[in-house]
Amino acid sequence: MILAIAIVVALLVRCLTTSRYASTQDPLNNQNIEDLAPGSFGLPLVGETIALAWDNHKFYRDRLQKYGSVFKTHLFGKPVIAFIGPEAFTFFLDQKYFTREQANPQPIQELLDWESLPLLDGERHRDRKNLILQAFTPQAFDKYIPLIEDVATYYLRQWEQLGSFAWIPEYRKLSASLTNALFTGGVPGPTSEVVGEIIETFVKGFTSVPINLRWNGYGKALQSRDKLLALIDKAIVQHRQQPQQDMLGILLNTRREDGSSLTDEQLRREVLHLFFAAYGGIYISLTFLSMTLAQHPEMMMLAREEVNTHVPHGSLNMERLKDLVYLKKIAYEIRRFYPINAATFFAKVTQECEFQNYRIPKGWGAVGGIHTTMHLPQVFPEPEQFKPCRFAPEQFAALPQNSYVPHGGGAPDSHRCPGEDLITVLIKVIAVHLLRKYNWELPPQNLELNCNLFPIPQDGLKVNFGLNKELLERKAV
Ligand code: HEM
Repeated sequence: MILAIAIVVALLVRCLTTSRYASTQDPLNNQNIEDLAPGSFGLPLVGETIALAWDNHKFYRDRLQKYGSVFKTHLFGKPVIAFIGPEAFTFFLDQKYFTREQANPQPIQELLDWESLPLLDGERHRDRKNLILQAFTPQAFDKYIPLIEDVATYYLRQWEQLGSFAWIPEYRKLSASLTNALFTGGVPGPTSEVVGEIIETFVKGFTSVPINLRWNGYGKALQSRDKLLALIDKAIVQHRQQPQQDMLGILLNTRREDGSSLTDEQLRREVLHLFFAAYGGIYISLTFLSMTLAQHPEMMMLAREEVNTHVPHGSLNMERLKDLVYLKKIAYEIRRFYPINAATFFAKVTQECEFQNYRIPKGWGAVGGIHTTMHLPQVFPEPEQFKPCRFAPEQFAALPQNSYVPHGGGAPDSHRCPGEDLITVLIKVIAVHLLRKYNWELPPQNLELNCNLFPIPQDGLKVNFGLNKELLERKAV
């Protein structure tokens, strides 16, 4: 509540100086709105920003129901067109009409230190993306899997001792340790968990009043950004002195065809964004993995059988993970079913265009609806059912282009998330370590998801956790 009121006040101040508003005219171009998509520009000055800040998933869901798959709105002082569903999403990805450059609200740009992949476009983006993608190949994943296994083992031992606990704070610690291991070479445990607290404060900046005071959320987020940058700078020096096989180590060695690479300035900004991009995605997908398996004992049983058949013991690698086809389907369905990202980053319309007979004026913002696109019943029948079988290879291949978009759409060197396959690997590795040895059940609690930017179960996912003694005895025989 306080956050929403504060955002309103801040936006009023900003919008009074920057935007014009009229209910019958396109606020940017002062033209008639009759040929524009349906939707509302909302309140004078603030538009519909409060509704978005209040519950960003509900925002897209409600408007899809009311106006259909293309609608106009007014966010952060600017008219915006939203695209939902495979066809509309595909149009939104057309670089002829849309750019990410200078398209996101100023606080997002400032928090990400002005220049990193989601804020670039065109040749500059493609060039940088192709370098970053060299750290997301199956060969690179083979180097990260031992790190993931070390972190998993460290926390599983702790959870075994704890017995009953809330899983989300624990998965946050695991995510902090894993991101710190991947991006700076840190070891799992308290030092990395402190880095997790810095990331949390940094991430809160994205939903804070964008006024930089030392003591408020936004000010603290900027201080956390600088702490992360200092940590990254130190890690770059250390990695140069002693090369390592983590993601930073690989990023330091990525090369263009002519042998050139990222500058240190570019690298530190990309790694800063990677902390932001990976930290939440990791703990949220693992939370939903554990919750889903506990809620669906038949899925837990099938997944356990698969693990015990193909990878009952020993270290993992990409080759061994290939056999885990059922867990792969679960990993995909988790990202379709649960409301993780409501929408893509914002884009900007570079030239007037038309979609489904609606005029889309130059200069407007644009955004692709992610979760709503994956809940259209005409594409994913019974969308509110958790069904891993939708991702059988032949069914997956038959989906229309840009209908499964938890990580955005388009080609790998577009703005599609490079972490997509890494998250599948991570879910498989953690699931193997959980299912080989442990049992867990959820005591009575509120499992409804809250209205956070990335919604999570309200009670923090309380769990009773322990060794699966029966299974271990059978394995020992
Ligand atoms: C469940 C986990 C994750 C989800 C759902 C997710 C989703 C997304 C989405 C929706 C975007 C924006 C796409 C767009 O604006 O069109 C994105 C961008 C990005 N993500 Fe992820 N992500 C996840 C995990 C990760 C991880 C683990 C990493 C890295 C280790 C990562 C790195 C990035 C990067 C670098 C971008 C910017 C890409 C660009 O603009 O070219 N993400 N992600």
